Amino acid sequence: MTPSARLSAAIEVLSDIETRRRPAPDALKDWGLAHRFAGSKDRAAIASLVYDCLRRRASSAHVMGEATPRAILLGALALARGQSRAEIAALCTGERFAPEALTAAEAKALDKLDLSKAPAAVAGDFPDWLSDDLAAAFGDEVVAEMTALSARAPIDIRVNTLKTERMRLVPELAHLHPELTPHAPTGLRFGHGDDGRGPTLQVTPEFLKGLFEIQDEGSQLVASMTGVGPDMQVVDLCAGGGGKTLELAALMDNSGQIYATDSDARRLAPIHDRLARAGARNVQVRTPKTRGDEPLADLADKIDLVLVDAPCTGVGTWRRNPDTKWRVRPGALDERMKEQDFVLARAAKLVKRGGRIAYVTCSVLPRENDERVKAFLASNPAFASVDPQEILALAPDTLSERDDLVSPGGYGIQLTPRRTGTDGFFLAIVERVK
Ligand SMILES: C[S@@+](CC[C@H](N)C(=O)[O-])C[C@H]1O[C@@H](n2cnc3c(N)ncnc32)[C@H](O)[C@@H]1O
Repeated sequence: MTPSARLSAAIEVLSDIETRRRPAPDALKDWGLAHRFAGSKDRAAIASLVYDCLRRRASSAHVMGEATPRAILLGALALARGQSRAEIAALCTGERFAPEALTAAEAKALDKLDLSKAPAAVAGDFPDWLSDDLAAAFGDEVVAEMTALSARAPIDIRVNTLKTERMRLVPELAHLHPELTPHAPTGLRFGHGDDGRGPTLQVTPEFLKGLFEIQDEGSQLVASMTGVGPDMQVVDLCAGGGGKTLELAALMDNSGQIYATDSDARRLAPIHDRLARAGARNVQVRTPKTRGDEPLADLADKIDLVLVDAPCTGVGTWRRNPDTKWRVRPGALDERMKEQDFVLARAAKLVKRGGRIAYVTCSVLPRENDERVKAFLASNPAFASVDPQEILALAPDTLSERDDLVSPGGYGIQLTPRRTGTDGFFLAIVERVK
C-alpha cells in the first residue's frame, strides 16, 4: 500500500470507531480481516496512524474546525507527526486510493494550527469530565503535562539481572539500536521507525531466553523505590501477569520469599511461564480457588512489604492506550476507587509491625492516589505515612533530588511523561507503626 492509501484506510478505521463506538483494536482487526491484501507492515502503519489520531483527537478537531475522521487525521498528521501542510497535501492527492485533495479551508487550518483559544481539555486532549481532577493534579501545568501524555511512548525493557547485565545485553541487541534509560539502572529504550512501528522484541532469542522483560521505565522505577531488598517476606497482592513480581525477584536476587496473588486467576495464569523463563525462584504463586477466597490467610501479620499495584483507570498509560482515554467513564473511576480501598484494607492485615505497604497506580488522578492513601490512614491508625523524601532517597541519583516529583497531596511520588519521560506512575508508602 502507498502511504496515501494507508491514510485512507486510517480514515475508514476511525469512522468505524466513531460510528459504532468500537474499541480501536477491534476496529483495526476487522479492517485487516476485510482487506487481506494488506501486509503486516501496512496494518502496523495504519494502526500507528489511528493511535496518533486518538492521541490528539480533540486538538486535531479544534484546529481543523470539525470533528470528522478526515479532519482528525489531517490535524493529527500536523500535531502528532509534525508534518507540514505541503507534506500533507502531497499525500492527499485524490488519485486512486489517496484521500481527496485538501480544500482551501483545510490548507488554511493546517497552516495556522491555532490552539490559542482552546480550553484545557481540548489543548491537552483529555475528556472534559476529568478537568477538575487534572487541574488538582497539575494546576497551571495541566496542558503541558497532558500534551506530554498524548505523545507516543518509547518501548522500554528491563534487563533481567537474574540472568545477565545491562551492558552485556546492549551488544546483543545492537541491531535494534538500544539506548540506556535515563533513570532506571537496568533499563534499555527503543524508538519507533518512521511508520510508527517499534522493534518486535518478543521474538528475539534474548527475550525467549528470559534476558529481559518489556516494562516501562516508570514501572521499573516504582518497584525499585519500594525499598524491597534481599531476604524480605514480600506479598505482591495485585500481581496480574507478574510484571512487577519478576522485578521484585530480581531486586531480591532470588532470596527471601515473594507470595504473588491476584483476585483474578485468569490474569495471574501467565505468571508461571514468565517466572520460569526469567529464572525467578523465590516466588510462590497463590491462586484464589473461588471468588472471594483469601489464599493469603496464613500470612497475616507476617509480611515485611506488601506491594499493592492497584487496579486503576490507567490514565498514566494513555501514551500507550490512547483509545482508553476517550472510553473511560466517571463510573469506572468510582469503581476503581472502591477497589483501591478494598485492596489496601486487605494489605493492612498482612503487614507485620514495622512492615510497609507500597501503594502504586499507573494514574495521575489525586482521587486514585493521594486521596486513597489519606482515606486509608484515616481508618487505619496503626499505619503512618512514609515521608516522600525517604522514597526519593531510594530513587536513582538522577531523581533523588527532584522535589517536584512529590505528589500534589504530599503523600507520595508522581512520575509523568513530562517530568521523568516515563508513563504516569504514583507511589506512596505507609508503615505499620503499632
Ligand atoms: C495494575 S494491575 C496489576 C499489574 C501487575 N502488577 C504487573 O505489574 O503486571 C491490577 C491488578 O489488580 C487486580 N485486583 C483487583 N482487585 C483486586 C483485589 N481485591 N485483590 C487482588 N487483586 C486485585 C486486578 O485483577 C489486576 O490484575
